[in-house]
Amino acid sequence: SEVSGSAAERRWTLNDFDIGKPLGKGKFGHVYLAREKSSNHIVALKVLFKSQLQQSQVVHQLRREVEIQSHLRHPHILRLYGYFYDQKRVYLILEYAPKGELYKELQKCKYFSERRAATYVASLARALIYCHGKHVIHRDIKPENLLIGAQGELKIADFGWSVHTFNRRRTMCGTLDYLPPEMVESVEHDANVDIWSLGVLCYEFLYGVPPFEAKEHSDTYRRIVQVDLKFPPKPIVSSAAKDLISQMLVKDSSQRLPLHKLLEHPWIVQNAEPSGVYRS
Ligand SMILES: CC(C)NC(=O)[C@H]1CCC[C@H]1Nc1nc(Nc2ccc(C(=O)N(C)C3CCN(C)CC3)cc2)ncc1C(F)(F)F
Repeated sequence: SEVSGSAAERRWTLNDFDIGKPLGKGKFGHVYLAREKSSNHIVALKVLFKSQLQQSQVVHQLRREVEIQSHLRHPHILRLYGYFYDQKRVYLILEYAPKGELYKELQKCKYFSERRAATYVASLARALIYCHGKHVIHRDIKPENLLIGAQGELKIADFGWSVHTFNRRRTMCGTLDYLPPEMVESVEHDANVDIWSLGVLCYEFLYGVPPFEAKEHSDTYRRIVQVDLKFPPKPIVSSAAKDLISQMLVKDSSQRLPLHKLLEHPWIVQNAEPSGVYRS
């Protein structure tokens, strides 16, 4: 039974939930296992302190996150069922992902098999095709923002950096003619940013480290803008996988492999579980 309705429909309060064990600490507060009393539905309750949100000036970002995520329905996107607030805190009622955080799993395994990596990348590509179809760009695809569902399937969470590109076009109000280059430039960053990030994620799944890692931020920045992509000799990775990554990590965003073409790439076709569920 569903924790009913979208973000706005129902007035939730803390009394509607039995609070369980802490699941961990998010950026702006703790996350608890919780059960909605009338439906017995298990959820994750993310508690955010208003003071911290105001201090960090992320209130508008949180509003956008709730607005966007509460309207998305996809097996590989974590549901946001609703929210409520009291004097000091904002509470997000989120889908509980029983198998926890992907980045911890990647740390434990060091790197994933090609089958596991391809299965995850294909499921994320399908989720991003769905988002882009709704003019939503995630903009923050990375291991820390991925959770693992009951069947071992990936769930994209944390839409804090996502944008609804329609808004940007609306704020551009029609003509670009009067905009300075830097604003026209920022309009350029489109849904293809998620293809780049998915390519970085695929590399990190296979090698255990991101492709442009460096000691200093300035060195990482340089390696990214120069697309200084190198494949280490170990662990051994198939040339098909390297080919896919090389087609995603392309500087010119319009030349990156489109997500629907990714799903037809030989490495994905030969390695990804069709269901999106990887069983070790
Ligand atoms: C995407 C976002 C950036 N990340 C987050 O929000 C993080 C911040 C803290 C928790 C997580 N948020 C969520 N976590 C879950 N499930 C979950 C998490 C951790 C464990 C786990 O390994 N333990 C409890 C272990 C059990 C064993 N002991 C030893 C360590 C903790 C098991 C299940 N479902 C929904 C959420 C959500 F997102 F809805 F809030």
